[in-house]
Amino acid sequence: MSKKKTILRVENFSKSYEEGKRAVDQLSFDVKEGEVFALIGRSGCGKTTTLKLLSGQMRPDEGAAYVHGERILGPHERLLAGHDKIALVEQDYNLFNHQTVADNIKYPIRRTTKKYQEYRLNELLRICQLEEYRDTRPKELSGGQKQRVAIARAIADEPPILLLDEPFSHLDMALRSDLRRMVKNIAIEANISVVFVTHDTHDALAMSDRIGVMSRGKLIQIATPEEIYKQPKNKYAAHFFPHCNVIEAEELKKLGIDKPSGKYMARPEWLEMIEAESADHTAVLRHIDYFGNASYGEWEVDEGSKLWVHHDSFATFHIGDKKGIALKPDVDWWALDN
Ligand SMILES: Nc1ncnc2c1ncn2[C@@H]1O[C@H](COP(=O)(O)OP(=O)(O)OP(=O)(O)O)[C@@H](O)[C@H]1O
Repeated sequence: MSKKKTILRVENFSKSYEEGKRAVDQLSFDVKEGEVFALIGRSGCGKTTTLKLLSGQMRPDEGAAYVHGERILGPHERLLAGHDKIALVEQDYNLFNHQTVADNIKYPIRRTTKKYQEYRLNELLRICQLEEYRDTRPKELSGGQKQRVAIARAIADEPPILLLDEPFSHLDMALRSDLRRMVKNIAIEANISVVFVTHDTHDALAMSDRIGVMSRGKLIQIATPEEIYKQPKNKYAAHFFPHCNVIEAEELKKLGIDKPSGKYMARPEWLEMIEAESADHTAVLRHIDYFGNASYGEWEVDEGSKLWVHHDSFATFHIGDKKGIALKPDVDWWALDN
């Protein structure tokens, strides 16, 4: 990824809707050609505003963004809001409901030759698995199908950058997985850079090359999915992944682990249950979250801290079970910034 050229550069983007309250606060990051970049953060942290600024629908109060070195103009600087090289798919898809899927997809390339339109349409119907819906109108489609039409239309005239706002939020798990694969393939096959915002960490982990974690308008960490998962910057970033153990050094001391003061994190699979007789600490199972392929148990240790532990699908633990608990060899509690 590092050898690829930067296509999008964002420098100190800031935007306020109200005096003194920045929705986006001095955001800087870059995106490489063909890269999938996720912006994650809690509701209201400024994700959609960032996409609107990037797409040229909104003007930043400060800072600027550049595509291949060319500044993205705000709506006041152009006849039509938006940017030729950037396509935005918003949460409500904005499809033409009275036109067929084919007409929707061909709209951005309507000024090209009929032959090219037909060729590109067929290619997009194939990539987005929409062949059988070519003559269907959007109102007869499911949410996932509409989403695929919106993406096909957005990439019809081959923009180098695709922005997606919460692309899979209305879809069930199986469809999400199909669409994630589709978007990733689009990025690889067509060398399109994808910037998408989500509050779903599974989407971010599964699809992106890098993730930017946003909090209150600021980017607090930009890293690969693996780094964000294993080495989150602080408690906020750590807790994006559920069943996370964050614990103060004083609490760790009670578990026999000596660390300088501060907060520490362990993912549930870094811990393991062992025979109580051979452990210094005993834990009682208080709660189970069952997921089929695995479960997460909340274990109360020595009548004190509660820790989440990953159990594989063959585990047969029951509420009230008493076991020993240990950190797996070769892993360590990760120090978080305060
Ligand atoms: N049109 C607006 N007028 C005033 N304030 C706004 C407007 N749009 C957004 N905001 C505020 O700006 C902040 C950032 O909003 P934004 O929609 O960018 O967040 P978000 O991270 O996309 O949220 P969500 O995940 O809920 O969509 C929020 O505090 C929101 O209330």
